Amino acid sequence: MTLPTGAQPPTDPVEPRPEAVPAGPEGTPADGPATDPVADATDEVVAELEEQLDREDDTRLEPYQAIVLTSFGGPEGPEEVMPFLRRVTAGRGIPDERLAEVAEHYLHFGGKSPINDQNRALIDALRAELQRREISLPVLFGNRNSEPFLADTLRQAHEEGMTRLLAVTTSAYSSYSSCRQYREDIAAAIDELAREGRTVAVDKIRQYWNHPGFSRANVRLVTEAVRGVLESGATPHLVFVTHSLPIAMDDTSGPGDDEGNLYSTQHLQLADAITGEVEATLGVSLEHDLTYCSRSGPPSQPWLEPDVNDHLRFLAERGATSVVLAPIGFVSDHMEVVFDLDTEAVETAEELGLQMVRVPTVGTDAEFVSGLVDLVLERAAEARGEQVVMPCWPGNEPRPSVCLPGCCPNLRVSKPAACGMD
Ligand SMILES: CC1=C(CCC(=O)O)c2cc3nc(cc4[nH]c(cc5[nH]c(cc1n2)c(C)c5CCC(=O)O)c(CCC(=O)O)c4C)C(CCC(=O)O)=C3C
Ligand SMILES: [Fe+2]
Repeated sequence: MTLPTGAQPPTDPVEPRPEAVPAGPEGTPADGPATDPVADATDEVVAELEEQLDREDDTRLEPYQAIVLTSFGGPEGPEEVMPFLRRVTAGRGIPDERLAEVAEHYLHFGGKSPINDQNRALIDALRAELQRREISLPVLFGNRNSEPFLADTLRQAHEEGMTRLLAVTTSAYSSYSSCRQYREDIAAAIDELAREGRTVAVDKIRQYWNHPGFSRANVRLVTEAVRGVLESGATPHLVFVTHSLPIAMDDTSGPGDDEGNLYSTQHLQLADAITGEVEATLGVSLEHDLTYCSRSGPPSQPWLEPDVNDHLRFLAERGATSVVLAPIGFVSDHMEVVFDLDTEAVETAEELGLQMVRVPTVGTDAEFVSGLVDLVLERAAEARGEQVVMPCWPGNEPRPSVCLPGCCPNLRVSKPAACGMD
């Protein structure tokens, strides 16, 4: 079924066979046999043909032949911890003590990061959402720092005849770490394949901190957490939390077209907007702040502050008794969330006698997953040269899906980056 662009999803052209009549109200048995082997076999053939038609003629995701969920990666056993950490920190001046400390965090969980399982669950959810919309497109998995490595995934795709793919990254905001570094690693994987004589192109969806699928899902999750605390009789302080960055890196977040500091600004805007929505919905007034976790690097280097633990201490000193901790900087409960927040920050709160509720990350939330599929459709339409509507909340400034020259640079080294104008 060939679709004109922008058309509604295809409707089922085959009349559904009436279901077996259910038992009547008096418990009378249904008419006829519950299953009909001939009709069942026909259904199967029809379903198969339809699937084939979809595969061949669905144009909504053209020009892409697959989606690649592109993520950070993490170790899945104790023997993988150090090789993973060395890969992540190669040439970045992270002190040895910090590496040993982070290795401890992983070993505390048996050497297994939760991130890959969470991404496999996200892939399943994306596949289900694509299927619900009758779109058949493979969803592949490629990591930057652990198996399955992005280059291996792209090589496999190329062997299956694919040459143009769309990356969905597990990172919502703008900065070197959360955007350009993904683009550099995509470029390195493309280059590795090029040296084998394989040509593969990869585009990326826009950074989605202000796509409603992400931002509104966070509004709902924070609202429900605050509602629960209010019902218990307390008025919580709202503490938003994200990954810290060197201040120098925040300074260069997004200056291809902006003034910089886009990383911290995006988080502040979203934290303010979510708080406003929660207040309006629940009819309360809430104090809120943005805090940071997972600082690394040498102590001499300034990073974004306040640290979440320091801020909890500050709030307790000022008489706060209840906190809702909202990790809006993360898309799933990976190591930073289960260790830095659910272990360390929870310990801090306990020491201080603070009641603390941690808001879930978006994870495989249906609204988030559906938003990612909308972003994929949006990017495909854009790649076909169509005029696209780019939904946004808060504000009305979508990040460009093709990054502008000089966007989010690394001040130390400059490497080729994919999915951008430079
Ligand atoms: C902004 C940001 C995100 C969010 C966006 C995104 O999701 O991408 C993120 C995610 C993640 N970071 C992760 C792990 C690590 N990050 C490190 C180091 C660093 N991260 C940084 C920033 C970010 N990181 C920075 C500025 C550094 C300093 C060194 C450098 O400039 O690179 C180090 C080295 C040791 C240390 O210094 O802590 C590790 C092991 C994992 C995997 C978790 C798991 O296994 O579940 C994930 C999802
Ligand atoms: Fe990190």
